[in-house]
Amino acid sequence: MTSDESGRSLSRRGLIGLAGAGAAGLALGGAGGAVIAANVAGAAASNGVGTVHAFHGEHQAGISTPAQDRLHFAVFDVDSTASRDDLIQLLKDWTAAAARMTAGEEVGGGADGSPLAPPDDTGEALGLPASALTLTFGFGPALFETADGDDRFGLADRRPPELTALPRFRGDALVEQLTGGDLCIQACADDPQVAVHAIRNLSRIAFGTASLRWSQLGFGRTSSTSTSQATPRNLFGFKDGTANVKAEEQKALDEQVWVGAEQGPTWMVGGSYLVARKIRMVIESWDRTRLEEQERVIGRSKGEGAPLSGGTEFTEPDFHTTGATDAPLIDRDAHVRLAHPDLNDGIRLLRRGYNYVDGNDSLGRLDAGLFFLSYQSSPERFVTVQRSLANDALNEYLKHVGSAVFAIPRGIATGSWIGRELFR
Ligand SMILES: C=CC1=C(C)c2cc3[nH]c(cc4nc(cc5[nH]c(cc1n2)c(C)c5CCC(=O)O)C(CCC(=O)O)=C4C)c(C)c3C=C
Ligand SMILES: [Fe+2]
Repeated sequence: MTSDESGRSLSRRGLIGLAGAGAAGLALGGAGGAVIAANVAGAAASNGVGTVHAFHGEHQAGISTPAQDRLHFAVFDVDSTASRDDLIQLLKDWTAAAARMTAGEEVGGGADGSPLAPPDDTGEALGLPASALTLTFGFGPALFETADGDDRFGLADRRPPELTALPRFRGDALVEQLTGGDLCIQACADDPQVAVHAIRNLSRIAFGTASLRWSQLGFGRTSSTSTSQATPRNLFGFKDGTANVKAEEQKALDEQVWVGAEQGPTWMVGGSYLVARKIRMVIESWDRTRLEEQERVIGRSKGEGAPLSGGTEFTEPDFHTTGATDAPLIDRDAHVRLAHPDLNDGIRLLRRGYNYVDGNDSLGRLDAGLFFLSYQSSPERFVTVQRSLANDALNEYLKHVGSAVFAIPRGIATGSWIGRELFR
């Protein structure tokens, strides 16, 4: 909710009525004016109650923009009866709806309309502000060519060579229903109702062309993607995201996260590759483990998040210094050692994961973990780090149950649609 100059509350419905999604919004003063101006001008704006992230731009929002508190991640398969034109129309329709929802507006004509037809918008976000909603779209390897070689959309020769299904990793316990998929949408927001509303409406729009394959709700971001954010904690109770690539590190983003012009293809320049891994955490075993052991496994202190080699949270870990027993202070199989760029050809990943709890299993154990999301300029970078984690002490407490990889095309220009250059 935001307010106009008279202090009146403005819901999604109120904003549309007043601004008409156009230049009229610029005439508004005060906080409401700031939000509407952002919609018109394409810049990010915050009115202190709700933040609006620009939908159009060089990069898709939801990667280097500050990680929000909530996630609804959805993976779709394109229906076997859908044509290339159907797919293009879906991407156009998704673009139009996403531009409106990220601006805090209703889908299409809103939740009202003819009593003889379902409304364009399902209605559960009426009255809620944009809540920093970002919608990030991606294409899986099978969209380009199915596993049995079907070039169903004429895209086989446009597949970036980097975009192939991930290899199997040691200890993988993947569940078929939580892997792969043709299209993904990452919806992040500071209000779960706004994120869920977005995925629900995009799924509804896809009806007849694409169907949900699997999806995941997440809460409590497990990474900071800006130095302005405090480092959050994962469900093992440790600070997560300390050494993450941050929005303020332009050089690192260019080198490690965005696809460069020399790499290509053109439609991916300014884009990235997303890896999603659903990692179940054996919470009950961890909770019975001594603090000393928990810290050894991670390689950092639980309270401060400082490396065990000394200092405070942001002190660089020292992997050489040894203790009284001549063993390094940061164990040889500690997670932060094996994941560190020093052991991985300088590779850093932009992590953007979320905690999840999907209830409990029949033995009364929490079905909980980390929905790991990382962005990198090539999936091979993730593969290198994940292979390095083969002997990670943390593995005793983890089970990787879901996995997928997607090409995240570059940002959408005003008037264009998601992945347009791919279909040229
Ligand atoms: C393949 C990549 C990674 C997976 C999978 C992964 C799982 C995972 N991580 C934690 C907890 C922590 N990870 C931390 C650091 C860290 N992790 C990775 C990569 C993967 N983690 C990287 C690249 C890094 C940064 C290493 C560095 O540069 O120092 C930390 C320490 C704090 C931090 O820097 O973020 C924690 C804690 C869990 C619980 C988990 C699986 C469930
Ligand atoms: Fe990690």
